[in-house]
Amino acid sequence: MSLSIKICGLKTPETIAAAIEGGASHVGFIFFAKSPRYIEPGDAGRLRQAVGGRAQAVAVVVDANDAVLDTIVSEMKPDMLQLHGKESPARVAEVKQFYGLPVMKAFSVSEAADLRKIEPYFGVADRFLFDAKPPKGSELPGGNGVSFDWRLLQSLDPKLDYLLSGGLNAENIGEALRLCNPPGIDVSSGVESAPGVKDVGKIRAFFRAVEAARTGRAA
Ligand SMILES: O=C(O)c1ccccc1NCC(=O)[C@H](O)[C@H](O)COP(=O)(O)O
Repeated sequence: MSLSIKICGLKTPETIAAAIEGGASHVGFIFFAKSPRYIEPGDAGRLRQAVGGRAQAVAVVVDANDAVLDTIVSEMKPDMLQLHGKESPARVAEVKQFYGLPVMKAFSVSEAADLRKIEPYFGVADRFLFDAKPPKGSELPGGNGVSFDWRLLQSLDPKLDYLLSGGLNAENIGEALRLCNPPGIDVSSGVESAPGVKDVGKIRAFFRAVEAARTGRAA
């Protein structure tokens, strides 16, 4: 089965090119004002055009209202929406129906009980994304570069479509894939040289590490 790979928080043509050349299935754009990865919808729209159909362009939002979503959808034209806040199942259904776009719902995980919170979203969200809980004091619901215990995902239905996220990087992705064999993975700060600054070399190293883990060859 092919592994979905999302590189999130992209802001430049060079790093988008590195993500696509490496084999990213998804590229993510962050619309959360406090994030160092924040991008204006119009800028994301221009970058998204350069992506063409080579990867799915994902708009990441946090409890966004209709006006914010209208602007993002009309200016960026995403292929998918990632709802990374406390959006209810009803809100996910409403957004999905109104924009006619697939929705990935993010959940923060630190214990087994957190995984049961996805149940009301079955049949509503198209995919799930499991991220770590933000560290105390962080203003960001995602992009914190912290991991959770990946073994928690071993109890999930093998047919569940999700991305493993949170603190992944070229050094630990092999272990993450081995431990929970996820259908998809997502990385942001693990391929950065500073908060919000993606690094082409780190993006390439991440893909090499994924390939090495999947083929058993050295990275
Ligand atoms: O990345 C952000 O700054 C961000 C801000 C607000 C909501 C979500 C955000 N990121 C969402 C993602 O999908 C990240 O890739 C995910 O949280 C993993 O980040 P990291 O642990 O840095 O790899």
